[in-house]
Amino acid sequence: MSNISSKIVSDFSSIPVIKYPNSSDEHAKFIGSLQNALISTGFFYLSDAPVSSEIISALGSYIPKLFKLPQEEKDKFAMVNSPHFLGYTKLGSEWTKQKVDWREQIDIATPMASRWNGTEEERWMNVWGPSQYPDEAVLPGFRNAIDTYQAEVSKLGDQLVKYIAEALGLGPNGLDKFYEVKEKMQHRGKIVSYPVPDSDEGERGQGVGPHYDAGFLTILLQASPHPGLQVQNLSGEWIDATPIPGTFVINFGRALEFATQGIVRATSHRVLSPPATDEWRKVGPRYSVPFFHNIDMCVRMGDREKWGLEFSEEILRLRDSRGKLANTDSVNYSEFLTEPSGKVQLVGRVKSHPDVAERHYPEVFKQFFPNGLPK
Ligand SMILES: O=C(O)CCC(=O)C(=O)O
Ligand SMILES: [Fe+2]
Repeated sequence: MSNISSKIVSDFSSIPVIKYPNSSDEHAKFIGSLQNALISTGFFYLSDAPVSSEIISALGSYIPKLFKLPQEEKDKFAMVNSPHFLGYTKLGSEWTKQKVDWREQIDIATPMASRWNGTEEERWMNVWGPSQYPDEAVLPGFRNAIDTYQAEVSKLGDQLVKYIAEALGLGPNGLDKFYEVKEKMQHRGKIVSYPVPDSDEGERGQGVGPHYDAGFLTILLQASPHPGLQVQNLSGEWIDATPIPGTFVINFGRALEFATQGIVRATSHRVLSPPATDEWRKVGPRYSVPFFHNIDMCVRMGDREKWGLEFSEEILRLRDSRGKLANTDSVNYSEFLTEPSGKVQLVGRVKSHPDVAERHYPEVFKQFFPNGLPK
């Protein structure tokens, strides 16, 4: 009985908005609110972040044009041609929990050359590598707009990691160990379009199915006014994360949850297709730009002793009073404990993009899809 009531008290029905700190007074308040978001919701809106609105609107103005490129131009930088799982994915070829996601997207990562040494054993390192872009002549300036945006958001992520460490009582450099080898880190992002379906057959379709993000933190720009993003609370209810202009949505991934002994919540989330109405059809597709701020690809989350993160009694008490998660049906990352983070990423990519995996990682593909490509 007491169990149940404590669960209800610590559960959430809305997602907090937290202002990025610009003074020492604001800093203390920010750290307190961040601590609550880390432990209780796993999601928050960040306002006043130090990413210029010019950079955001420069990128925003390209998004409709990007998806309106002729199909043959988009196919020229298709993800199936990239062992790094970077590039264009057409509608209907991405999967979450064996169900097709209804979105079209371009995966782009921060600049990096492949570090794979050519051996079979280290093939997973080939998940890292250069992005593919549309031809500069068909979309002049786009490459610069997305690269500039990602560089800025990447810096914001670096700063947030310091604040997160502080909010967990580890001091600002308390999580630096996960970023030891800068050359072995690549942050990944994408630009996504969720079309308004022709009809919704009674219930809204799967834009992207329930899942956890894998890394430390995700910085999401909701680049259009559509509803659709939903976040699962402790009781398993889906809470709307409606776009708030001038904010980013920040959420935490499985790696940070493991690293912090479950203090930080990786929260399950999904996106519903836009409502199939004429009103939304006039507005057009829903657009979003997630950015996954990663850790070093060679880090093994299972090496907990090595990380030696010590948390105060108070922080552990806050975790325990939050209560445990209801079982969710989100994608799990059970490989986390034993494999390097880069390999965990590969497994995630293989499950989501089986066509790319079949071509570039045939052995891993067979392991997860013994009966061939899903239909
Ligand atoms: O499009 C969104 O708002 C969120 C997408 C998402 O959760 C993801 O791609 O991991
Ligand atoms: Fe996500």
